[in-house]
Amino acid sequence: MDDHLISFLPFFLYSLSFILFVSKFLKVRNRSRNSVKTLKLPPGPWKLPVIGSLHHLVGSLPHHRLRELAKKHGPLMHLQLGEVPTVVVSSPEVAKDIMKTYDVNFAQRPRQIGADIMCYGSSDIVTSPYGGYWKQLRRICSQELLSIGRVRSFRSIREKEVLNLVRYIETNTGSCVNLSEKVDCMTSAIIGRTAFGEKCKDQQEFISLVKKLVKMAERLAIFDLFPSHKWLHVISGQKPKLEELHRKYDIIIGKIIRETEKNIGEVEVHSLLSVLLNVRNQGDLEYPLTIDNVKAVMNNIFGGGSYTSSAIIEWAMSEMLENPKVMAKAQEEVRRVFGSKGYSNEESLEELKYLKAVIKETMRLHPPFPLLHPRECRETCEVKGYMIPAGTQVLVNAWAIARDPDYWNDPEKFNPERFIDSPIDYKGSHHEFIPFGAGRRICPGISFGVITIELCLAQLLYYFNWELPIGDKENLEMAEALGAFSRRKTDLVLVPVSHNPRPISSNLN
Ligand code: HEM
Repeated sequence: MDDHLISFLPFFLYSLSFILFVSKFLKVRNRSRNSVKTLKLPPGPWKLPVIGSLHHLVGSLPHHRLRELAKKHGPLMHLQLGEVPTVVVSSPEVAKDIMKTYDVNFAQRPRQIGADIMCYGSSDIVTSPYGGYWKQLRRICSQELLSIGRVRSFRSIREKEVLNLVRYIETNTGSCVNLSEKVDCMTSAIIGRTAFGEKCKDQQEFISLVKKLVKMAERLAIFDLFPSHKWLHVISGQKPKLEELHRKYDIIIGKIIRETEKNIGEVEVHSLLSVLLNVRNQGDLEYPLTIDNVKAVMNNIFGGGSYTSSAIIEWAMSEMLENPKVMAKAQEEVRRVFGSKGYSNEESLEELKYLKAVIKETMRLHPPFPLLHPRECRETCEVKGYMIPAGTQVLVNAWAIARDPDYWNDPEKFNPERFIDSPIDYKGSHHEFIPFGAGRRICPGISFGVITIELCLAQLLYYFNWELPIGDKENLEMAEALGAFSRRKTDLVLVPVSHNPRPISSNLN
Protein backbone atom coordinates (compact mmCIF):
# COMPACT_ATOMS: atom_id res chain seq x y z
CA MET A 1 0.00 0.00 0.00
CA ASP A 2 1.38 3.42 -0.81
CA ASP A 3 1.67 6.26 1.71
CA HIS A 4 -1.40 7.96 0.38
CA LEU A 5 -3.60 4.92 1.04
CA ILE A 6 -2.17 4.39 4.50
CA SER A 7 -2.87 7.96 5.50
CA PHE A 8 -6.41 7.55 4.21
CA LEU A 9 -7.08 4.39 6.28
CA PRO A 10 -8.15 5.97 9.61
CA PHE A 11 -10.50 8.26 7.73
CA PHE A 12 -11.89 5.29 5.83
CA LEU A 13 -12.50 3.23 8.99
CA TYR A 14 -14.10 6.17 10.66
CA SER A 15 -16.23 6.72 7.56
CA LEU A 16 -17.39 3.13 7.52
CA SER A 17 -18.56 3.17 11.12
CA PHE A 18 -20.27 6.46 10.54
CA ILE A 19 -22.08 5.16 7.44
CA LEU A 20 -23.46 2.31 9.55
CA PHE A 21 -24.58 4.81 12.15
CA VAL A 22 -26.16 7.17 9.62
CA SER A 23 -27.87 4.44 7.63
CA LYS A 24 -30.15 3.80 10.62
CA PHE A 25 -31.68 7.21 10.07
CA LEU A 26 -32.22 7.03 6.34
CA LYS A 27 -35.77 6.64 5.19
CA VAL A 28 -37.64 7.77 2.10
CA ARG A 29 -41.24 8.75 2.49
CA ASN A 30 -43.88 9.75 0.04
CA ARG A 31 -45.98 12.33 1.77
CA SER A 32 -49.39 13.48 0.88
CA ARG A 33 -52.06 14.90 3.09
CA ASN A 34 -53.80 11.55 3.42
CA SER A 35 -51.03 9.04 3.41
CA VAL A 36 -47.50 8.78 4.65
CA LYS A 37 -45.74 5.79 3.22
CA THR A 38 -42.35 4.91 4.65
CA LEU A 39 -39.91 3.08 2.47
CA LYS A 40 -36.39 1.89 3.02
CA LEU A 41 -33.86 3.44 0.69
CA PRO A 42 -32.94 0.92 -1.97
CA PRO A 43 -29.52 -0.67 -1.70
CA GLY A 44 -27.18 1.45 -3.75
CA PRO A 45 -23.70 2.84 -3.76
CA TRP A 46 -23.96 4.84 -0.57
CA LYS A 47 -20.33 5.60 -0.89
CA LEU A 48 -20.38 9.23 -0.11
CA PRO A 49 -22.38 9.79 3.05
CA VAL A 50 -19.36 10.71 5.06
CA ILE A 51 -17.56 12.77 2.53
CA GLY A 52 -20.58 14.53 1.16
CA SER A 53 -22.81 17.38 2.20
CA LEU A 54 -26.48 16.83 2.76
CA HIS A 55 -27.28 17.32 -0.90
CA HIS A 56 -24.08 15.50 -1.70
CA LEU A 57 -25.57 12.60 0.19
CA VAL A 58 -28.63 12.54 -2.03
CA GLY A 59 -26.40 13.20 -5.02
CA SER A 60 -24.47 10.08 -4.19
CA LEU A 61 -27.37 8.02 -5.45
CA PRO A 62 -26.84 7.54 -9.16
CA HIS A 63 -29.09 10.06 -10.88
CA HIS A 64 -31.10 7.39 -12.68
CA ARG A 65 -31.96 5.84 -9.29
CA LEU A 66 -33.18 9.19 -8.03
CA ARG A 67 -35.32 9.55 -11.13
CA GLU A 68 -36.73 6.05 -10.74
CA LEU A 69 -37.56 6.87 -7.13
CA ALA A 70 -39.19 10.11 -8.22
CA LYS A 71 -41.24 8.26 -10.81
CA LYS A 72 -42.40 5.76 -8.24
CA HIS A 73 -43.06 8.17 -5.41
CA GLY A 74 -44.21 11.29 -7.21
CA PRO A 75 -42.76 14.69 -8.02
CA LEU A 76 -42.15 15.52 -4.35
CA MET A 77 -40.13 12.93 -2.49
CA HIS A 78 -39.61 13.27 1.24
CA LEU A 79 -36.31 12.07 2.67
CA GLN A 80 -35.68 12.01 6.39
CA LEU A 81 -31.90 12.39 6.47
CA GLY A 82 -30.65 12.26 10.01
CA GLU A 83 -32.48 15.08 11.81
CA VAL A 84 -33.17 17.09 8.68
CA PRO A 85 -36.43 16.68 6.77
CA THR A 86 -35.69 17.06 3.07
CA VAL A 87 -37.87 17.21 0.01
CA VAL A 88 -36.55 16.38 -3.47
CA VAL A 89 -38.38 18.04 -6.36
CA SER A 90 -38.29 16.15 -9.65
CA SER A 91 -40.85 17.70 -11.96
CA PRO A 92 -40.84 20.99 -13.91
CA GLU A 93 -44.31 21.88 -12.57
CA VAL A 94 -43.29 21.57 -8.92
CA ALA A 95 -39.96 23.30 -9.64
CA LYS A 96 -41.97 26.20 -11.05
CA ASP A 97 -44.02 26.36 -7.85
CA ILE A 98 -40.89 26.34 -5.69
CA MET A 99 -38.85 28.80 -7.77
CA LYS A 100 -41.58 31.07 -9.13
CA THR A 101 -45.02 30.85 -7.52
CA TYR A 102 -43.71 30.52 -3.93
CA ASP A 103 -40.17 31.71 -4.66
CA VAL A 104 -40.00 34.13 -1.69
CA ASN A 105 -40.96 31.33 0.67
CA PHE A 106 -38.20 29.07 -0.67
CA ALA A 107 -35.46 31.68 -1.21
CA GLN A 108 -33.80 30.76 2.10
CA ARG A 109 -30.64 28.63 2.28
CA PRO A 110 -30.28 26.09 5.10
CA ARG A 111 -27.49 26.80 7.55
CA GLN A 112 -24.36 24.69 7.00
CA ILE A 113 -21.34 24.38 9.22
CA GLY A 114 -18.85 24.32 6.35
CA ALA A 115 -20.28 27.52 4.89
CA ASP A 116 -20.21 29.20 8.31
CA ILE A 117 -16.50 28.52 8.59
CA MET A 118 -15.48 29.08 4.98
CA CYS A 119 -17.66 32.06 4.24
CA TYR A 120 -17.25 34.13 7.40
CA GLY A 121 -20.52 33.21 9.11
CA SER A 122 -22.29 32.59 5.76
CA SER A 123 -21.94 36.25 4.81
CA ASP A 124 -21.33 35.39 1.14
CA ILE A 125 -23.94 35.40 -1.65
CA VAL A 126 -24.50 31.66 -2.06
CA THR A 127 -25.21 30.73 1.55
CA SER A 128 -26.34 33.97 3.23
CA PRO A 129 -29.88 33.89 4.54
CA TYR A 130 -32.62 35.52 2.49
CA GLY A 131 -33.06 39.14 3.60
CA GLY A 132 -31.80 42.71 3.23
CA TYR A 133 -28.08 41.89 3.36
CA TRP A 134 -28.37 39.18 0.69
CA LYS A 135 -30.51 41.49 -1.50
CA GLN A 136 -27.82 44.14 -1.26
CA LEU A 137 -25.15 41.63 -2.35
CA ARG A 138 -27.29 40.54 -5.31
CA ARG A 139 -27.71 44.21 -6.35
CA ILE A 140 -23.95 44.72 -6.18
CA CYS A 141 -23.54 41.56 -8.27
CA SER A 142 -26.01 42.52 -10.99
CA GLN A 143 -25.06 46.21 -11.20
CA GLU A 144 -21.32 46.11 -10.51
CA LEU A 145 -19.57 42.75 -10.42
CA LEU A 146 -21.26 40.55 -12.99
CA SER A 147 -23.19 42.99 -15.19
CA ILE A 148 -22.88 42.40 -18.94
CA GLY A 149 -20.70 45.50 -19.31
CA ARG A 150 -18.33 44.34 -16.57
CA VAL A 151 -18.10 40.85 -18.04
CA ARG A 152 -17.23 42.38 -21.44
CA SER A 153 -14.54 44.53 -19.85
CA PHE A 154 -12.57 41.40 -18.91
CA ARG A 155 -12.51 40.17 -22.47
CA SER A 156 -8.75 40.50 -22.95
CA ILE A 157 -8.09 38.20 -19.96
CA ARG A 158 -10.34 35.52 -21.43
CA GLU A 159 -8.77 35.85 -24.85
CA LYS A 160 -5.21 35.62 -23.52
CA GLU A 161 -5.89 32.59 -21.37
CA VAL A 162 -7.74 30.73 -24.12
CA LEU A 163 -4.91 31.55 -26.50
CA ASN A 164 -2.40 30.16 -23.98
CA LEU A 165 -4.37 26.93 -23.95
CA VAL A 166 -4.50 26.80 -27.76
CA ARG A 167 -0.74 27.38 -27.95
CA TYR A 168 -0.06 24.63 -25.46
CA ILE A 169 -2.19 22.25 -27.51
CA GLU A 170 -0.54 23.43 -30.73
CA THR A 171 2.85 22.42 -29.41
CA ASN A 172 1.46 18.99 -28.46
CA THR A 173 -0.46 18.03 -31.59
CA GLY A 174 -0.23 14.36 -32.36
CA SER A 175 0.30 13.39 -28.70
CA CYS A 176 -2.05 12.82 -25.76
CA VAL A 177 -3.26 15.96 -24.01
CA ASN A 178 -5.08 15.86 -20.69
CA LEU A 179 -7.78 18.28 -21.73
CA SER A 180 -9.60 18.14 -18.37
CA GLU A 181 -6.51 19.33 -16.53
CA LYS A 182 -5.61 22.02 -19.04
CA VAL A 183 -9.13 23.43 -19.26
CA ASP A 184 -9.32 23.47 -15.47
CA CYS A 185 -6.10 25.52 -15.30
CA MET A 186 -7.43 27.88 -17.94
CA THR A 187 -10.75 28.59 -16.20
CA SER A 188 -8.95 29.03 -12.85
CA ALA A 189 -6.55 31.50 -14.45
CA ILE A 190 -9.41 33.44 -16.06
CA ILE A 191 -11.37 33.75 -12.86
CA GLY A 192 -8.22 34.39 -10.80
CA ARG A 193 -7.02 37.25 -12.98
CA THR A 194 -10.52 38.68 -13.30
CA ALA A 195 -11.00 38.55 -9.56
CA PHE A 196 -7.64 39.97 -8.49
CA GLY A 197 -6.09 41.68 -11.49
CA GLU A 198 -3.42 40.61 -13.90
CA LYS A 199 -0.49 41.26 -11.60
CA CYS A 200 -1.55 39.52 -8.39
CA LYS A 201 1.39 37.43 -7.20
CA ASP A 202 -0.57 35.33 -4.72
CA GLN A 203 -3.25 34.21 -7.12
CA GLN A 204 -1.90 30.69 -7.61
CA GLU A 205 -1.70 30.03 -3.88
CA PHE A 206 -5.23 31.37 -3.46
CA ILE A 207 -6.55 29.07 -6.19
CA SER A 208 -5.09 25.92 -4.68
CA LEU A 209 -6.34 26.87 -1.20
CA VAL A 210 -9.91 27.41 -2.37
CA LYS A 211 -9.83 24.03 -4.11
CA LYS A 212 -8.79 22.35 -0.87
CA LEU A 213 -11.37 24.31 1.12
CA VAL A 214 -14.22 23.26 -1.14
CA LYS A 215 -13.26 19.59 -0.87
CA MET A 216 -12.91 19.77 2.89
CA ALA A 217 -16.22 21.59 3.37
CA GLU A 218 -18.00 18.84 1.45
CA ARG A 219 -16.62 16.26 3.86
CA LEU A 220 -17.68 18.21 6.88
CA ALA A 221 -21.18 19.01 5.74
CA ILE A 222 -22.44 15.50 6.47
CA PHE A 223 -22.66 16.63 10.07
CA ASP A 224 -25.32 19.12 9.04
CA LEU A 225 -27.55 16.04 9.17
CA PHE A 226 -27.32 16.14 12.94
CA PRO A 227 -27.32 19.81 13.90
CA SER A 228 -28.10 19.07 17.56
CA HIS A 229 -25.08 16.73 17.96
CA LYS A 230 -22.24 19.24 18.15
CA TRP A 231 -19.88 16.55 19.46
CA LEU A 232 -19.87 14.94 16.01
CA HIS A 233 -17.97 17.92 14.65
CA VAL A 234 -15.33 17.45 17.30
CA ILE A 235 -14.80 13.70 16.99
CA SER A 236 -14.67 13.79 13.22
CA GLY A 237 -11.56 15.98 13.31
CA GLN A 238 -12.77 17.56 10.08
CA LYS A 239 -13.90 20.84 11.60
CA PRO A 240 -10.48 21.76 13.02
CA LYS A 241 -8.91 20.87 9.66
CA LEU A 242 -11.34 23.13 7.82
CA GLU A 243 -10.71 25.88 10.36
CA GLU A 244 -6.98 25.54 9.81
CA LEU A 245 -7.36 25.79 6.03
CA HIS A 246 -9.66 28.73 6.52
CA ARG A 247 -7.01 30.51 8.60
CA LYS A 248 -4.59 30.10 5.69
CA TYR A 249 -7.25 31.38 3.29
CA ASP A 250 -7.81 34.37 5.54
CA ILE A 251 -4.12 35.24 5.57
CA ILE A 252 -3.70 35.03 1.82
CA ILE A 253 -6.90 36.87 0.88
CA GLY A 254 -6.08 39.49 3.56
CA LYS A 255 -2.73 40.07 1.89
CA ILE A 256 -4.31 40.37 -1.57
CA ILE A 257 -6.89 42.84 -0.26
CA ARG A 258 -4.23 45.03 1.42
CA GLU A 259 -2.19 45.13 -1.81
CA THR A 260 -5.27 46.00 -3.85
CA GLU A 261 -6.33 48.75 -1.43
CA LYS A 262 -2.85 50.23 -1.55
CA ASN A 263 -2.97 50.42 -5.32
CA ILE A 264 -6.49 51.81 -5.66
CA GLY A 265 -6.12 55.47 -6.57
CA GLU A 266 -2.41 55.15 -7.38
CA VAL A 267 -2.59 52.92 -10.43
CA GLU A 268 -5.59 51.75 -12.38
CA VAL A 269 -6.42 48.34 -10.93
CA HIS A 270 -9.01 46.46 -12.91
CA SER A 271 -10.37 43.53 -10.97
CA LEU A 272 -13.60 42.38 -9.36
CA LEU A 273 -11.95 42.84 -5.98
CA SER A 274 -11.10 46.48 -6.72
CA VAL A 275 -14.70 47.08 -7.87
CA LEU A 276 -16.03 45.53 -4.65
CA LEU A 277 -13.64 47.52 -2.47
CA ASN A 278 -14.70 50.72 -4.25
CA VAL A 279 -18.36 49.94 -3.59
CA ARG A 280 -17.52 49.30 0.07
CA ASN A 281 -15.47 52.45 0.44
CA GLN A 282 -18.15 54.69 -1.03
CA GLY A 283 -19.89 54.16 2.31
CA ASP A 284 -23.51 54.62 1.23
CA LEU A 285 -24.57 51.01 1.73
CA GLU A 286 -27.55 50.13 3.90
CA TYR A 287 -25.57 47.18 5.27
CA PRO A 288 -21.94 48.33 5.44
CA LEU A 289 -19.61 45.65 4.09
CA THR A 290 -16.83 44.50 6.41
CA ILE A 291 -13.54 43.20 5.04
CA ASP A 292 -14.67 39.72 6.13
CA ASN A 293 -17.78 40.11 3.96
CA VAL A 294 -15.55 41.03 1.00
CA LYS A 295 -13.44 37.93 1.65
CA ALA A 296 -16.58 35.76 1.70
CA VAL A 297 -17.85 37.16 -1.60
CA MET A 298 -14.49 36.63 -3.30
CA ASN A 299 -14.62 33.00 -2.23
CA ASN A 300 -17.96 32.64 -4.08
CA ILE A 301 -16.72 34.37 -7.19
CA PHE A 302 -13.81 32.01 -7.46
CA GLY A 303 -15.77 28.88 -6.46
CA GLY A 304 -18.69 29.67 -8.80
CA GLY A 305 -16.63 30.79 -11.73
CA SER A 306 -14.08 28.08 -12.32
CA TYR A 307 -15.18 24.43 -11.92
CA THR A 308 -18.60 24.99 -13.46
CA SER A 309 -17.29 26.31 -16.77
CA SER A 310 -14.53 23.71 -17.05
CA ALA A 311 -16.96 20.85 -16.34
CA ILE A 312 -19.26 22.02 -19.14
CA ILE A 313 -16.38 22.37 -21.62
CA GLU A 314 -15.19 18.86 -20.74
CA TRP A 315 -18.66 17.35 -21.18
CA ALA A 316 -19.28 19.21 -24.45
CA MET A 317 -16.04 17.85 -25.92
CA SER A 318 -16.87 14.35 -24.64
CA GLU A 319 -20.37 14.40 -26.15
CA MET A 320 -19.05 15.70 -29.47
CA LEU A 321 -16.51 12.88 -29.59
CA GLU A 322 -19.30 10.43 -28.93
CA ASN A 323 -21.35 12.07 -31.68
CA PRO A 324 -18.92 12.81 -34.55
CA LYS A 325 -21.66 14.30 -36.78
CA VAL A 326 -22.32 16.93 -34.14
CA MET A 327 -18.59 17.65 -33.86
CA ALA A 328 -18.31 18.00 -37.65
CA LYS A 329 -21.29 20.34 -37.83
CA ALA A 330 -19.99 22.53 -34.99
CA GLN A 331 -16.53 22.66 -36.59
CA GLU A 332 -17.97 23.54 -40.00
CA GLU A 333 -19.91 26.41 -38.41
CA VAL A 334 -17.03 27.88 -36.44
CA ARG A 335 -14.57 27.55 -39.34
CA ARG A 336 -17.05 29.24 -41.69
CA VAL A 337 -17.81 32.09 -39.29
CA PHE A 338 -14.19 32.74 -38.29
CA GLY A 339 -12.96 32.37 -41.88
CA SER A 340 -9.30 31.99 -42.72
CA LYS A 341 -8.13 34.65 -40.25
CA GLY A 342 -9.43 32.91 -37.17
CA TYR A 343 -11.16 34.40 -34.15
CA SER A 344 -11.27 38.19 -34.19
CA ASN A 345 -13.72 39.35 -31.52
CA GLU A 346 -16.31 38.14 -29.03
CA GLU A 347 -19.16 39.59 -31.10
CA SER A 348 -18.52 36.88 -33.72
CA LEU A 349 -19.49 34.27 -31.12
CA GLU A 350 -23.07 35.51 -31.46
CA GLU A 351 -23.19 33.93 -34.92
CA LEU A 352 -22.37 30.44 -33.63
CA LYS A 353 -25.97 29.26 -33.32
CA TYR A 354 -25.15 25.57 -33.56
CA LEU A 355 -22.36 25.76 -30.98
CA LYS A 356 -24.76 27.52 -28.63
CA ALA A 357 -27.22 24.64 -29.12
CA VAL A 358 -24.42 22.15 -28.37
CA ILE A 359 -23.68 23.99 -25.10
CA LYS A 360 -27.34 24.01 -24.09
CA GLU A 361 -27.68 20.31 -24.86
CA THR A 362 -24.55 19.63 -22.80
CA MET A 363 -26.00 21.54 -19.86
CA ARG A 364 -29.28 19.65 -20.23
CA LEU A 365 -27.62 16.25 -19.92
CA HIS A 366 -24.81 17.32 -17.59
CA PRO A 367 -25.89 20.24 -15.38
CA PRO A 368 -22.85 20.99 -13.15
CA PHE A 369 -25.17 20.93 -10.12
CA PRO A 370 -27.57 18.01 -10.75
CA LEU A 371 -29.26 18.98 -7.49
CA LEU A 372 -29.44 22.76 -7.22
CA HIS A 373 -28.06 24.45 -4.11
CA PRO A 374 -30.35 23.56 -1.22
CA ARG A 375 -33.20 25.87 -0.28
CA GLU A 376 -35.27 25.97 2.88
CA CYS A 377 -38.99 26.43 3.37
CA ARG A 378 -39.49 29.59 5.47
CA GLU A 379 -43.19 29.12 6.32
CA THR A 380 -45.31 25.96 6.14
CA CYS A 381 -46.80 25.90 2.67
CA GLU A 382 -48.87 23.62 0.44
CA VAL A 383 -47.45 22.71 -2.95
CA LYS A 384 -49.51 20.54 -5.34
CA GLY A 385 -51.41 19.01 -2.41
CA TYR A 386 -48.28 18.27 -0.33
CA MET A 387 -47.74 20.10 2.95
CA ILE A 388 -44.15 21.26 3.31
CA PRO A 389 -43.43 22.20 6.92
CA ALA A 390 -41.35 25.29 7.74
CA GLY A 391 -37.66 24.39 8.05
CA THR A 392 -37.81 21.59 5.45
CA GLN A 393 -34.84 21.51 3.15
CA VAL A 394 -35.74 21.51 -0.54
CA LEU A 395 -33.50 20.04 -3.23
CA VAL A 396 -34.47 20.64 -6.86
CA ASN A 397 -33.34 17.76 -9.06
CA ALA A 398 -32.39 19.71 -12.20
CA TRP A 399 -30.84 16.57 -13.68
CA ALA A 400 -34.05 14.49 -13.62
CA ILE A 401 -36.17 17.47 -14.68
CA ALA A 402 -34.06 17.99 -17.82
CA ARG A 403 -34.68 14.34 -18.79
CA ASP A 404 -38.42 14.32 -18.15
CA PRO A 405 -39.96 12.45 -21.13
CA ASP A 406 -43.13 14.55 -20.84
CA TYR A 407 -41.03 17.56 -21.86
CA TRP A 408 -38.18 16.14 -23.92
CA ASN A 409 -38.34 13.83 -26.95
CA ASP A 410 -35.90 10.96 -26.67
CA PRO A 411 -34.43 12.61 -23.54
CA GLU A 412 -31.31 10.44 -23.21
CA LYS A 413 -30.11 11.32 -26.71
CA PHE A 414 -27.52 14.06 -27.22
CA ASN A 415 -29.33 16.09 -29.84
CA PRO A 416 -28.40 19.81 -30.07
CA GLU A 417 -30.90 20.26 -32.91
CA ARG A 418 -33.69 20.27 -30.32
CA PHE A 419 -32.57 23.77 -29.32
CA ILE A 420 -32.37 25.20 -32.85
CA ASP A 421 -35.30 27.59 -33.36
CA SER A 422 -36.53 26.73 -29.87
CA PRO A 423 -37.42 29.49 -27.40
CA ILE A 424 -36.14 27.38 -24.48
CA ASP A 425 -33.16 28.92 -22.72
CA TYR A 426 -31.42 28.64 -19.37
CA LYS A 427 -32.35 32.01 -17.94
CA GLY A 428 -34.89 30.71 -15.47
CA SER A 429 -38.23 31.01 -17.26
CA HIS A 430 -38.36 27.46 -18.63
CA HIS A 431 -38.50 25.21 -15.59
CA GLU A 432 -37.80 22.06 -17.57
CA PHE A 433 -34.28 23.41 -18.20
CA ILE A 434 -32.67 25.01 -15.13
CA PRO A 435 -28.89 24.40 -15.08
CA PHE A 436 -28.46 27.87 -13.51
CA GLY A 437 -31.47 27.56 -11.20
CA ALA A 438 -34.34 30.02 -11.36
CA GLY A 439 -36.11 32.73 -9.37
CA ARG A 440 -34.50 35.04 -6.85
CA ARG A 441 -31.59 32.71 -6.23
CA ILE A 442 -30.77 32.13 -9.91
CA CYS A 443 -27.05 32.14 -10.70
CA PRO A 444 -25.84 35.72 -11.21
CA GLY A 445 -22.80 34.51 -13.20
CA ILE A 446 -24.59 33.25 -16.33
CA SER A 447 -23.03 35.75 -18.78
CA PHE A 448 -19.58 35.31 -17.28
CA GLY A 449 -19.75 31.52 -17.42
CA VAL A 450 -21.33 31.19 -20.87
CA ILE A 451 -18.94 33.54 -22.69
CA THR A 452 -15.93 31.64 -21.31
CA ILE A 453 -17.40 28.32 -22.44
CA GLU A 454 -18.29 29.61 -25.91
CA LEU A 455 -14.91 31.23 -26.50
CA CYS A 456 -12.95 28.18 -25.39
CA LEU A 457 -15.00 25.63 -27.33
CA ALA A 458 -15.03 27.76 -30.49
CA GLN A 459 -11.24 27.95 -30.50
CA LEU A 460 -10.74 24.26 -29.70
CA LEU A 461 -12.98 23.40 -32.64
CA TYR A 462 -11.52 25.98 -35.00
CA TYR A 463 -7.86 25.11 -34.61
CA PHE A 464 -7.93 21.36 -34.09
CA ASN A 465 -9.49 18.09 -35.05
CA TRP A 466 -9.74 15.69 -32.14
CA GLU A 467 -9.12 11.98 -31.81
CA LEU A 468 -9.19 9.46 -29.01
CA PRO A 469 -5.88 7.91 -27.94
CA ILE A 470 -5.23 4.64 -29.79
CA GLY A 471 -6.23 2.27 -26.95
CA ASP A 472 -9.52 4.14 -26.31
CA LYS A 473 -10.66 4.44 -29.93
CA GLU A 474 -13.74 2.29 -29.54
CA ASN A 475 -14.63 3.31 -26.08
CA LEU A 476 -14.84 6.80 -24.71
CA GLU A 477 -15.47 6.63 -20.96
CA MET A 478 -18.59 8.74 -20.27
CA ALA A 479 -19.16 7.81 -16.62
CA GLU A 480 -19.88 10.54 -14.12
CA ALA A 481 -18.04 10.80 -10.82
CA LEU A 482 -20.36 10.27 -7.86
CA GLY A 483 -21.09 13.41 -5.95
CA ALA A 484 -22.94 16.69 -5.84
CA PHE A 485 -20.99 18.16 -8.71
CA SER A 486 -21.27 16.60 -12.18
CA ARG A 487 -17.79 15.90 -13.48
CA ARG A 488 -16.34 13.16 -15.61
CA LYS A 489 -15.19 10.18 -13.58
CA THR A 490 -11.91 10.09 -15.48
CA ASP A 491 -9.95 12.90 -17.07
CA LEU A 492 -10.63 13.53 -20.73
CA VAL A 493 -7.41 12.69 -22.57
CA LEU A 494 -7.42 13.39 -26.31
CA VAL A 495 -5.09 13.65 -29.26
CA PRO A 496 -5.34 17.01 -31.06
CA VAL A 497 -4.60 17.16 -34.76
CA SER A 498 -3.75 20.58 -36.13
CA HIS A 499 -6.27 21.89 -38.63
CA ASN A 500 -6.07 25.64 -38.99
CA PRO A 501 -3.05 27.97 -39.17
CA ARG A 502 -0.93 28.18 -36.07
CA PRO A 503 -2.38 30.48 -33.42
CA ILE A 504 1.15 31.87 -32.98
CA SER A 505 0.38 34.03 -36.00
CA SER A 506 -3.03 34.94 -34.66
CA ASN A 507 -4.08 38.56 -34.40
CA LEU A 508 -4.32 38.15 -30.61
CA ASN A 509 -0.58 38.33 -30.19
C1 HEM B 1 -21.06 28.46 -16.11
C2 HEM B 1 -21.60 27.73 -15.34
C3 HEM B 1 -22.37 27.99 -14.07
C4 HEM B 1 -23.39 27.20 -13.66
C5 HEM B 1 -23.98 26.00 -14.39
C6 HEM B 1 -23.86 27.74 -12.40
C7 HEM B 1 -24.91 27.21 -11.68
C8 HEM B 1 -25.42 27.78 -10.53
C9 HEM B 1 -26.56 27.25 -9.82
C10 HEM B 1 -27.37 26.01 -10.21
C11 HEM B 1 -26.79 28.07 -8.76
C12 HEM B 1 -27.92 27.91 -7.70
C13 HEM B 1 -29.19 28.53 -8.24
C14 HEM B 1 -30.40 28.28 -7.37
O1 HEM B 1 -30.28 28.09 -6.16
O2 HEM B 1 -31.52 28.33 -7.92
C15 HEM B 1 -25.78 29.10 -8.78
C16 HEM B 1 -25.67 30.10 -7.86
C17 HEM B 1 -24.65 31.03 -7.84
N1 HEM B 1 -23.66 31.17 -8.79
FE1 HEM B 1 -23.42 30.08 -10.47
N2 HEM B 1 -23.11 28.83 -12.07
C18 HEM B 1 -22.18 29.04 -13.07
C19 HEM B 1 -21.26 30.06 -13.13
C20 HEM B 1 -21.08 31.03 -12.17
C21 HEM B 1 -20.12 32.11 -12.25
C22 HEM B 1 -19.17 32.33 -13.42
C23 HEM B 1 -20.23 32.84 -11.10
C24 HEM B 1 -19.47 34.05 -10.65
C25 HEM B 1 -18.40 34.55 -11.18
C26 HEM B 1 -21.29 32.23 -10.31
C27 HEM B 1 -21.71 32.68 -9.08
C28 HEM B 1 -22.83 32.20 -8.41
C29 HEM B 1 -23.33 32.77 -7.16
C30 HEM B 1 -22.71 33.92 -6.38
C31 HEM B 1 -24.48 32.04 -6.82
C32 HEM B 1 -25.37 32.22 -5.58
C33 HEM B 1 -26.65 32.98 -5.93
C34 HEM B 1 -27.53 33.18 -4.72
O3 HEM B 1 -27.65 32.28 -3.87
O4 HEM B 1 -28.16 34.24 -4.62
N3 HEM B 1 -21.78 31.14 -10.99
N4 HEM B 1 -24.97 28.89 -9.86
